[in-house]
Amino acid sequence: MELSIIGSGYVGTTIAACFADLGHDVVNVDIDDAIVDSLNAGQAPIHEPGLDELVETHAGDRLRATTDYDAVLDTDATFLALPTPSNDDGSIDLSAMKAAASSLGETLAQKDDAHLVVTKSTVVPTTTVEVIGPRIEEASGKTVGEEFDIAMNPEFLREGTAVEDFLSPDKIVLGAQSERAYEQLDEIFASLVERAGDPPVVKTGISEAEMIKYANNAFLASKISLANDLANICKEFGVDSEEVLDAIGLDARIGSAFLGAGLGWGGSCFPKDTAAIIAAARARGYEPRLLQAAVDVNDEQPKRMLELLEDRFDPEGKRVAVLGLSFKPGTDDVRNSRAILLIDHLLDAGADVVGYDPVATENMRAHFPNIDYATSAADALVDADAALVATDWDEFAALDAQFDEMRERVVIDGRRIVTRRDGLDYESLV
Ligand SMILES: NC(=O)c1ccc[n+]([C@@H]2O[C@H](COP(=O)([O-])OP(=O)(O)OC[C@H]3O[C@@H](n4cnc5c(N)ncnc54)[C@H](O)[C@@H]3O)[C@@H](O)[C@H]2O)c1
Ligand SMILES: O=c1ccn([C@@H]2O[C@H](COP(=O)(O)OP(=O)(O)O[C@H]3O[C@H](CO)[C@@H](O)[C@H](O)[C@H]3O)[C@@H](O)[C@H]2O)c(=O)[nH]1
Repeated sequence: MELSIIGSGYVGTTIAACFADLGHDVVNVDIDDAIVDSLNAGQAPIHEPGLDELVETHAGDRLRATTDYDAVLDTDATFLALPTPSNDDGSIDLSAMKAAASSLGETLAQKDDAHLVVTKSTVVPTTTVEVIGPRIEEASGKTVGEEFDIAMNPEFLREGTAVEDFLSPDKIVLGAQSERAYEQLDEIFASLVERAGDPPVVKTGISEAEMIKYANNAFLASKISLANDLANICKEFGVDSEEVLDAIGLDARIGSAFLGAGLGWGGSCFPKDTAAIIAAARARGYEPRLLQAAVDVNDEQPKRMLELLEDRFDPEGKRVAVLGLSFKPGTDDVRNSRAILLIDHLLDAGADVVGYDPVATENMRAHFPNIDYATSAADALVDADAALVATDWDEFAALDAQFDEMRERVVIDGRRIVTRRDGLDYESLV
């Protein structure tokens, strides 16, 4: 089929390249010239394993990019993969979605055939029906359910494994309100369902699809926070939290995934999505106490880590290495990285900070242009008084003699990744 994807960031680029690989003709529409040029030159604009190869293979053939919304006119369906960040109060900021819906509507005014518009972005329940659909109607002069249909297809991919997650999903959720829309979605997803070995396809309403996405993320974020709460209790008793969490993960009802205790969850999704659904629930008069507690536990973990450092010394004038800048291994994304909170606090305390990350240095430089950046973990440790390990990159597990180059050998491990050894003042956060 002919597909258009509006927004070409982590999700838009990944799904465009994957849909092209699955046999569709895909055009990405983005307002960012640099992203469009990069895609048309056959280069992925973001770092994701396997994405470069897909973009290189399909660019100029089944995959192209443009800043011109008119490209939508040659397609059967449009996915909206726009950012849905937080307002200051945590509620969802729909400005990019609204702008794109209006531009899409103006374009669709020129289309004679029916069209399907699918919300891919994470949006609070009722957004597609009450905000997106009406905007497109207003700008196009057309009517939902007649000249065009709306649908919602939440995305569950993780950064760092985006291509693999999209191509091998645990489930595909299709929210629609007409048979015609379900039929078109079936056609779009048929090649993925076949390649992925028949994963469950959940057909549901549009608002249910929107809520499934929040429920999924809220559950996973809360699971990590519960693991952190339990690990903090373990620490009070001198009990090894890893052994405890590994053991409870063996219970099939609990499962071992997302029990990794430590510095907590960051990234572009869990923080904003928990905040958005909490704000949306409050706006309807419900206080989500458990979810708020999960957020509170998460906010405390970086503070606990800094306390462990300050138990050793006042950071003022000390050189502190922050190892790992991305919000998790396998990505260059630093959005809501725990490292940002650590660095902010260290700078406020008057420390001299050196950061290191295998791929995220340039993105972190945009936040902190004035700290030092090392080109290797070994370099970051030279003459450092302390090292704070913020991300569980595999290479940190192999660090050993490199610690000997530190001035004071204080290592606070936020991810239980460094191998304990003699000669270090090592403490794990959990
Ligand atoms: N990043 C993830 O791992 C992930 C996973 C699942 C769902 N999501 C959800 O998907 C959505 C997109 O997330 P993302 O991480 O890909 O965002 P992103 O910020 O990486 O990319 C968004 C893109 O949209 C473009 N854009 C902004 N306004 C536009 C407009 N009016 N017209 C055309 N393009 C425009 C931007 O230039 C950018 O390239 C969000 O709702 C997010 O919550 C993200
Ligand atoms: O056991 C764990 C697992 C993860 N994390 C942290 O949790 C955050 C999120 O990790 P992960 O979920 O792997 O990455 P994301 O790319 O943010 O993916 C989440 O957010 C996406 C956007 O909504 C969803 O599509 C995915 O399903 C959901 O896993 C990171 O800071 C991790 O370090 C832990 O602390 N412990």
